[in-house]
Amino acid sequence: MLTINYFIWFTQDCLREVKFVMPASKTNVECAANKKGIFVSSTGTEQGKTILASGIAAWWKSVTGAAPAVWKPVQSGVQWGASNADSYRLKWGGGLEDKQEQDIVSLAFSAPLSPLAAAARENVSINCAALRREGITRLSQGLPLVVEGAGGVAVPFANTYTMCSLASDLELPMLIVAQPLLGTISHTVTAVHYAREQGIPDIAVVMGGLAPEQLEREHECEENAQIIAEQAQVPVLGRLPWIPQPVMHDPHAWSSWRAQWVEAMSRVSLLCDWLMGRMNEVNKERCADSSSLTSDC
Ligand SMILES: Nc1ncnc2c1ncn2[C@@H]1O[C@H](COP(=O)(O)OP(=O)(O)OP(=O)(O)O)[C@@H](O)[C@H]1O
Ligand SMILES: C[C@H](N)[C@@H](CCCCCC(=O)O)NC(=O)O
Ligand SMILES: [Mg+2]
Repeated sequence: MLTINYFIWFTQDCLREVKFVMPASKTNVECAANKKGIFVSSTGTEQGKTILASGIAAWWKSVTGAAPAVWKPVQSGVQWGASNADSYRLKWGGGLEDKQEQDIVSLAFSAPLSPLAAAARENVSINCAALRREGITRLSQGLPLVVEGAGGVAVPFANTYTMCSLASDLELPMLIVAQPLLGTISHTVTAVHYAREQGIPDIAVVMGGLAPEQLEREHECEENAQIIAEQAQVPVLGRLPWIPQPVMHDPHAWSSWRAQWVEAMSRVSLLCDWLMGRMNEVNKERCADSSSLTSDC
């Protein structure tokens, strides 16, 4: 317990910096050999990243027998332990009951803002070099890593360091959750182009779930998916199931959510195949040049 607490304190202390202090200078970081994982992002906030990231963890555990590692670098706008906190939903949705929320989320800020702005409200700035090092460390632990960003692809941790900067530095494939209905095409095509420009070559899109009252618009979602695939030249892997997560502290309700999610997600076969390829592969070539992992924000 002492070790765990020390680790949490150490991690959080390193990632926070007093405002106006420059981020840590260039340091050589060991490349994470055998790294594998994905970065779950989206076209904006509230698009279903936590649902998907936790659902991927539950699915992976059901398929392989072992949970993956799950990491949300920074969360904002919630309190530890609250049932709407991503740290709580990733823990229980992912079937990571043996983890503490602080093992999953490195930094938490109370303002419901981008990590950059939420940190500034608390007079700190986020040390991106430390964030990157922590990503490398987590990728080196031998488990596939599922990372959830905060908000959409271009949301900043720091002035010149966004969700895509971290995904690119960690050389992770990116899975973008897109809103399924009217308004999604421009946002999604733009997000894919931005992610490519930021140095992420392996990108896929998945359409967010349709709530029961939206199901009659299934065809519209399919058309949007086809148009996005054409316009952005990106694989669109299907549509997520709609399965609301429990809002109470009830392990049985969470276990039931995981079972329903896994059963439904297994039928989204393109998504499962894409994930299997990225979470299983041992990609040593990605480690050829570790210098890109160490540039400053
Ligand atoms: N597939 C789905 N099934 C059921 N509920 C969903 C689904 N997708 C989204 N929701 C609901 O929509 C809301 C937003 O989803 P979620 O919290 O996963 O978004 P997010 O992209 O992780 O947001 P943030 O940027 O805050 O991390 C939640 O209340 C969630 O329960
Ligand atoms: C407060 C939100 N829920 C979210 C941060 C969203 C930032 C969105 C910024 C923007 O696009 O304007 N926090 C989080 O994912 O922990
Ligand atoms: Mg989330």
